[in-house]
Order: sequence, then C-alpha cells, then structure tokens
Amino acid sequence: MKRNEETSQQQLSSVSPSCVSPGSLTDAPCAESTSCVEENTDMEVKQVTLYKRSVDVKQHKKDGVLTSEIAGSGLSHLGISGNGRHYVYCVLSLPNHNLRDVSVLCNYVHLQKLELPHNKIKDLSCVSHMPYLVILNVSHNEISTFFEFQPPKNLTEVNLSHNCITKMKDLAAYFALTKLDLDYNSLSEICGLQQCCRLRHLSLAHNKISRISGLDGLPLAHLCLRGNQLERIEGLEHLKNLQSLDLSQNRITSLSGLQNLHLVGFINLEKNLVAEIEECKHIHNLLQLRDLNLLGNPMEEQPDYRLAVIFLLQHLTVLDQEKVTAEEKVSAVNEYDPPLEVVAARDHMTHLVYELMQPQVLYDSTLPSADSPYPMLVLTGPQCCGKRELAHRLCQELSEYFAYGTCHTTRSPYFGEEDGIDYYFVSEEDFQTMIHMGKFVQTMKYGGHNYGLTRDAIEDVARKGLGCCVHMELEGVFSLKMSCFQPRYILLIPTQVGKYTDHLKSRGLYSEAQIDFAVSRIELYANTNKQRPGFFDNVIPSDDWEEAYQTLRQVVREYLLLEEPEDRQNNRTSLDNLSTALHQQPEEKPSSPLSMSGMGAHVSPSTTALNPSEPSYRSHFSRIQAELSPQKSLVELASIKKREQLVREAIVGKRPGVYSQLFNSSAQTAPSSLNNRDPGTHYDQDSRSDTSRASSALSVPSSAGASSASVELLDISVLGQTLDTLKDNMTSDQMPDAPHPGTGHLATVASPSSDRRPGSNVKPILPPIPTGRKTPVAPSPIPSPRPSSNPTVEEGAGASTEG
Ligand SMILES: Nc1ncnc2c1ncn2[C@@H]1O[C@H](COP(=O)(O)OP(=O)(O)OP(=O)(O)O)[C@@H](O)[C@H]1O
Repeated sequence: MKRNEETSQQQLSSVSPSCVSPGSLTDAPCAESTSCVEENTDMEVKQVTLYKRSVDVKQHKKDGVLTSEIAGSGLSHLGISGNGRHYVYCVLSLPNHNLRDVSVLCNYVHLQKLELPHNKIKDLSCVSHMPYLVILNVSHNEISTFFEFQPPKNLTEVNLSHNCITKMKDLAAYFALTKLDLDYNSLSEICGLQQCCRLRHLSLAHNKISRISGLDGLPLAHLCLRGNQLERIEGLEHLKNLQSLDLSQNRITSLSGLQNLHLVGFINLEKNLVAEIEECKHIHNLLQLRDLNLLGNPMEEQPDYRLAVIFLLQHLTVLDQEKVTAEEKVSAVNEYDPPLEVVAARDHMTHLVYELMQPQVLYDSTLPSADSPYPMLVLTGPQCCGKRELAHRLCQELSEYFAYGTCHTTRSPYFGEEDGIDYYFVSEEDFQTMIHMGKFVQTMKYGGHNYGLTRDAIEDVARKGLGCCVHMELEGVFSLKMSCFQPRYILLIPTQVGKYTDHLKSRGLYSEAQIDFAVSRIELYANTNKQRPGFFDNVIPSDDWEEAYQTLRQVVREYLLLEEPEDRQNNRTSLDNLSTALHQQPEEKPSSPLSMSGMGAHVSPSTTALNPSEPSYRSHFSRIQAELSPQKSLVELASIKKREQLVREAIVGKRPGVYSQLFNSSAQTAPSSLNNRDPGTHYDQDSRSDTSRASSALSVPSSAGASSASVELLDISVLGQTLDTLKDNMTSDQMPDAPHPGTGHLATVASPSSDRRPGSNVKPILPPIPTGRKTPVAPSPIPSPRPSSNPTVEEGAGASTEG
C-alpha cells in the first residue's frame, strides 16, 4: 500500500496532491509482478527517490517550507472523493516538522483532517481551500490571528491551543463547530461565539480571562477556564447543558453563580480562594454533581472540612479526587443532622453509662427493671401546645392514679412558675453535674436550654404508688423509648397554625424565630405520626385546650378502664376526627387551616365537619384505620378482639386466671416479694398475675398495640379498677397470700423472676409502683410500714433500674 501511496504521489499533480484516480491505484500492484531486471531497476528508482526525499526533508526543515513530497509522507486514510471518481487522502498529519510555510496545502482540497501541531506556522490561509475539512489541529504553532481562513462548511473541531492569539472574533460563519480548544493563548475576553449553536466543548485554559462572558445560550457540555484570572463565577446561569466545568487555578472566592447548573456532574475548583465551607450551599441543589475538586482552597484548613462538605453535598461520590465512602456519608449525617433515633441513642447511651458508673444509684432505685416496666404517661407535642397545663390538670383530677413528674431545666422561671412544681430550675453547671452523676433518664436541648427528666423525679412519684405523668418534646420521647420505661405517649398537636401562632405570641415570651421554630415542628410531629404508625398511642388536636382536655381525660380514663367500653367510641372518634381531618383533601375542605406536606393533607380540628353518616367519612375512617394501625390481618384483629373480651371477663372475675400467663409475660411490680415468702407458702398465680397487671398499666409498648383501641384496652384495663374489682370478686381463699389492708397489698405480689442484686438489702424499702387507684374499698397503695416479721422484703425491694 505504501508503494501505492508513493506511486500516487507521482501521479496526483494533475488533479490534486491528495487525489488519486482509482485506476492508477489498482494498476500499481500489477507492475510489481514483472521480471527481476525490472525489479532491480525499481529498487534503484526507489533508492533515488528516498535519497531525494531525505534531501528535501533537510531542506524544508531548514527553511520550513512544506513541499508536496513531504506533504505526501503525511497523508493517510484513503477515501473516495465526493464525486466518486477518485480515491483521496482524507488525513494529513505532519507534527513536529518545523514547518513555517504550508501554502502547498492549498492543493490538498480533499483533506478532512489536518494535523500540524508543534510547528512554526503563522499563516493558515491554505485551509480556505479545504472545503471538506472537519478537524483542524494546529496547536503549538505561532498563529496570532483567529480563524483567518474561509470557513470549511463542516469544520467541527479546531485546536488552536498553545498559539499567540490575543483576540477572538465573530465565528458566526463557523456554525458547525462543536469543539474549540484555545488553551494557552493570550485571550482576555470570550466573545464571538454566540452563533456557534453546536458548540459543546470549549476550552480556554491558561489565558488572561478575568470575566466569564459571551457564553449565554451556548449548548456547552464541557467548559474549561482553568488558569485564568477569574475572581467570581458569573455568566454561567444559562448554560443549562453544562456537565463538566473546570475553573481551577483562578482566584475565585465564592461558589455563588453555580446554582443553576443542574446537569453538571463534575466541577473542578482546585487552587482557588474559597475559604468558607458554607459556600458549598450554593451547589447544594446540583443533584447531578458527583465529582467535586476543592483541593488547595483555604477552606481545606477548616476542621472537619471533608465531613462538612460531604454533609452539605450528600450526592457526591468523589471529593478532592478521593472516593466518598458510605461510612463517610453516614458519619457526616450523624454529625451535622443526626436523625432523631441517633440523637436519642446518644442521649440514652450517655445517661446509661453515667448511671452505670454510679453503683449507689444503680442499686438505689425502686423503679423496675427492663422486664418490669414502670407505668408512665407522656404528653408530647410542640412547645406551648398546652401539654404542660393539661398534664397538671390531669394529675389533679386523677390524683389517685397520676402525679406530675417534674423535669429539670436550665432556663430561668417565667413569671408565675414555681421551682419544683413546673420545673426544677437549675444552673447549667448543676445540670451538667447531674448528667455526670447519672441522674437523668433523658435530656434534651431546646431553645438553647437544657431539659431533663431525672430518675429521682420519677421515683418521687413512684414512691407515692402512682403513675408518673410528664410532658416533653419529641426528642425526649425517642430517648424515653430506648429506656426500660414504656409509657403511653399522647401527642397533642395544633392543627390550626394561625391559632397556635397567636397563642405563642400572646404569651409574650418568644421571639419571632422561636415562634417560627415551634410552628415548623408541627410538621415534624405530624410526619412522625404518619411515618410511624403506633408511635403515639393517641393523637389529640390541641387547638382548643378545653376540648383537648376532655378528650385526653376520656382517653386516659379509658386506659384506666374507668369508661365503659362503648364510651371509648367517643375517644376513638376524636382521634379519627383528627386523622380524618388530616386526610381531608383541599377540595373537600377548602378552609383547612393547616397544610401538612408530610401528611399530604390538611388538618382541621373541626369535628362538626365530619359526619359519620357521610360516605366520605366512612372511606376516610377505613383509610385512617389502615394508616394508624399496624398492619393487621382480619384474622389478627378477630383474635385481638377475642382476647380483649377474655381479658375483660378475667378482670371482672368471670374467668379468673385465664390470662395469668399473659400477665406473667408482661410487666411485674418492682419489689420481688417472692424472696420474702415463706418457702413453704403456695404461690398464687392468679393473684400474682392480676397484680402485676397493675404495674403494667400504661406500659405495654405501643408497638404491641400501636394506636389500635382494642389493644390499648387490653393493656390499660389493668390499672386501677382491676385491683378493686378483683379484690371485690376474689375471696380470701382465692388469694391465700393476700395481705391485710393497709399493709401494702402489692408488697406481697410475687415476682418470681426478680433478681436480688448485690447491695439491694442495704437500701431503704421503697414502695411498689403503682398499686392502682386509691379508693375507699381498696387499701392505699402508698407504702405502709412493712411488717417487721417480714424482714426479707428489704432484700427484694431494691430492684435495679434499666440496664
Ligand atoms: N425533659 C424534657 N425532655 C424533652 N423535652 C422537654 C423536657 N421538659 C420539657 N420539655 C419540653 O421543652 C419545651 C420547652 O419547654 P418550656 O417549658 O421552656 O416551654 P413552654 O414555652 O413553657 O412550653 P410548654 O407550655 O409546652 O411547656 C416544651 O415543649 C416542653 O414540653
């Protein structure tokens, strides 16, 4: 083929140096198959030709003039000419030939690709004679004029890098351009590209550009402005197709200006002057951004730089040329925006560890252990939703069941607040000391102040034989859920933002920002309720505190089995009303006051809008049922209903003992009186199970029953009335070990699995918790002096706390 090329070189003068007639090419091989003599002659000719060529090369290297012979040596890629009559060379490549004058190329009209890098060319006018030229590479030359040639119609790629061009000109005639490389020139302004409507790749690295301009509307996918004099990012807003951007080695201080590049996947900002990590917020919304290089910026010096950037740009897969690992992403989120579970886990861990470091605290508690949870009622909801007032009122009205658990806080008291009643007001220092002493069950920081519930506060209530009623924010609930306490959680949620905001304002205690924060948390509660069915045992709208209290009271009385089962429907309805309202579509209820995006619905506290006879109500009802209840099949529901019925019967004495096993497996009262018993005494299982139920009131984990009323009944029914009813129904021979009234009947309740822990015998006897309702018929659960004849009670009383 080489021979063919040479032959063709000798023949091309008549048409074009790069053009050969098909006949001449096909003939050439035949000439080679002649006699030996001819072969020898041929060899000589060849040698002469090679000699001539080497002389030519030397000559042209000296004066830099390209001859057709040398040009011929750079030709390649045969193709057929446009008219189909000739074979033509499509490519001419002569890199590094010291060429200055390439005017001979005017004859090479069929060239489609011309590569003349690393020469000394100044004049490119020959290109005007190459109408078919598609690719032009004249990098590393001495060209100072920009596109000084007639535009080849299909010229798509031009490499003019490493030349001496100082000015761009209008390239409207070169509309086919898709790739333009102008690196290492002396350009100070980007211009003339407006009509290059196919330009996808533009590189202007290492010029003298101080401002990005003239790029509007270009379909650029790749833009390189590395090594210029840019101080800010501008003029990129309309580059909607940009996928990769190189702005490294400039003097950029801010990432502002990048925020609209929604398709960009790679940004190189290496060696700039970006100092603040916060700047990454400007590119936070670039969801396609996977690879970012910020090496060599001052921000790199900041502590936790990498983690902070990863947190702000969580979709990155490569940062500073290093792969972002899944572990890094998790650490970043846990560090800067930990999920509620993580916050709660940390809080719980802290208090648990500090508690375990205090052996005297460990054995000092009367509170039950992990297998015998203590009954608590937790009212939760956003700040100032009324939960504190409702908690106080509830404890007042149901004082035979509940007492208010007073939390500690580092905030100073508001007007009218009393230390020890609303909160224990302590200094920050004291609060920290208490943490280190393992005093808290949970803590939380809200509005810059610390809040915490101590084990002592719960025990104060427990000692009275009552259930502890507390109020707290959602974080506290998450934390409490990790402890062995298994309270009932009631969410009090404002559904009318306006009313709630007014209420916050009317207190005159909060700044605008605090009010906004409190309002924003409504959604957090609503989302938690939606995404975690059963997380809250009840949800009550809190817009009208009187109404809310009535509902709350009824719900709690229902828990306590103080309400007839049919009355529960009312409670149910109130919750359903809220839930229904939460799911009202705007068109169904245009005046809905609160839009909760997380719930995808609107909230209204109005119960009148919900007419149970309406078909829409019924469909809402079933939807909400499905949403709020854990996913239970019909069979499961039937089974629960049946068990519920059996429990009721057991409670009223119709079926004593039927559920003894069930209650065995649930909570047990704190003191392990089994140890106190005479070894010969027969252990009455029914009495034990029934009384243990008392301690499990309000304490069955919500996951077991979620918000389903039926399961709530199962759990709650055991508090209060149960004991009385049983007491009434059971004869003394049914309860052979029943204590005398006034001696603390629960002190005799056996807890066979309760462990005696070291040190428990040195602690004072603490009362069982809670013993249920204090009524005239039932003996008071408040601890009465233990019979001195039963000294071993002390040993069992010191059941440990969680752990
Ligand atoms: N131990 C705790 N853990 C978590 N949150 C708590 C705790 N104690 C109190 N809180 C909550 O902290 C928030 C701020 O309490 P604070 O009493 O300062 O506010 P408030 O304006 O009086 O609101 P509220 O009327 O709801 O109590 C309230 O929502 C409160 O329920």
